[in-house]
Amino acid sequence: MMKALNFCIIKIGSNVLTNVDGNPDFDRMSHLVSEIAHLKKSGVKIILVSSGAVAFGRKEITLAERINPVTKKQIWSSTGQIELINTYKNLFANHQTQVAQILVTKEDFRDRKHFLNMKNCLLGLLEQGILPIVNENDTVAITELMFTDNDELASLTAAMVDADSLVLLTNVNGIYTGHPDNEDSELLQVIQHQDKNLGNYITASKSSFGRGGMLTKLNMALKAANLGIQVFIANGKTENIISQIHSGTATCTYFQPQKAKQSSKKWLAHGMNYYKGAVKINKGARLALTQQKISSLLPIGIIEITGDFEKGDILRISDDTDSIIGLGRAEYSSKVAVEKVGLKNQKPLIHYNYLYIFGHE
Ligand SMILES: Nc1ncnc2c1ncn2[C@@H]1O[C@H](COP(=O)(O)OP(=O)(O)O)[C@@H](O)[C@H]1O
Ligand SMILES: N[C@@H](CCC(=O)OP(=O)(O)O)C(=O)O
Repeated sequence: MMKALNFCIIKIGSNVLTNVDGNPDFDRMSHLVSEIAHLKKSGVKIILVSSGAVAFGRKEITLAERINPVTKKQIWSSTGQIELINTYKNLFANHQTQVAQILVTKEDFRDRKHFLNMKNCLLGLLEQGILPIVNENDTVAITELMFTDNDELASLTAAMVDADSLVLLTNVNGIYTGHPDNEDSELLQVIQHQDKNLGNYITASKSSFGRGGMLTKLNMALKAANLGIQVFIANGKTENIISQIHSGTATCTYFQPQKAKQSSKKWLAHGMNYYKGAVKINKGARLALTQQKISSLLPIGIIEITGDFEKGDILRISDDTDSIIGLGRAEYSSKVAVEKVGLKNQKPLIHYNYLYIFGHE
């Protein structure tokens, strides 16, 4: 059942930080800051993932309708992020808490070096007692470089640093059996991993700044819970919501975690959108990788290699019928790998410790 928070990622959605008129809700922000600072002082390790840059920028700068939406987002996020982080800095300073700003793109999770640099930075900040505040770098994260939304970023960050808890704060109490405004809708309080078709409850509506909506929250929560991370979707507008979550008394949707996965596999589990290269394997290799006994992927079982990758990058694995069967981490670069395709007595391209076969997690 629910455990107290120990190492957690807290994600705050734009709609929590704004009023219904779209203007920043500084009182709410100040309340949440005080709760987070208090929790941190009690010894809980916290990384904050905060949206709000676009919302903060939009209230300062009015842009003509005709301006392209991407340019608008770039202008509002780049100006708004300054105000967002400054507000956090000042509010946390009232609680003698120092903050750091980390702006990331999807590429930072795709590239093993970026990934490790980011992880080291976050862990280094935590060790110094500094609170990292993460947001997407909206100025350069356009279309294919974009996360679905900050719920995805928060879930990826939780897996990256091996957090035990993920808290997604939004403007409703959690996931309901229908639209929350509908009187017949009921709050789903506990979600077990085997619960299927939950997505059917969710309507496409989202807040005026929200990007992925409740469906991404659900998918990201299920993914994190599958990796062994407990997840709470809760209402950031509720007084003392964070301490209620910590003490197990919050009204929210709780996702029961599965057995924790090895941390290298956590990184891979999120890799479907982040792979750098692809390997096609033959029938024999497929059999070896999908049986109960663990095996590494050797070049002799490889039919084809595509993409340009370095040692440490994520590879997608498919079989001879083009079915995607899993993901793995490259032990050497594509340049070296293509020369070894089909050869005997070669070092594995993917070591079993860094192999993630779907359905065998
Ligand atoms: N079944 C559902 N349960 C809860 N919320 C839902 C459901 N279906 C749609 N929603 C909508 O999802 C919204 C939250 O998503 P979003 O606006 O993206 O949040 P955030 O900005 O916090 O990331 C809620 O305000 C609610 O209107
Ligand atoms: N990076 C954007 C937020 C994008 C986003 O995911 O928003 P939300 O759905 O409100 O968490 C910003 O700071 O405005």
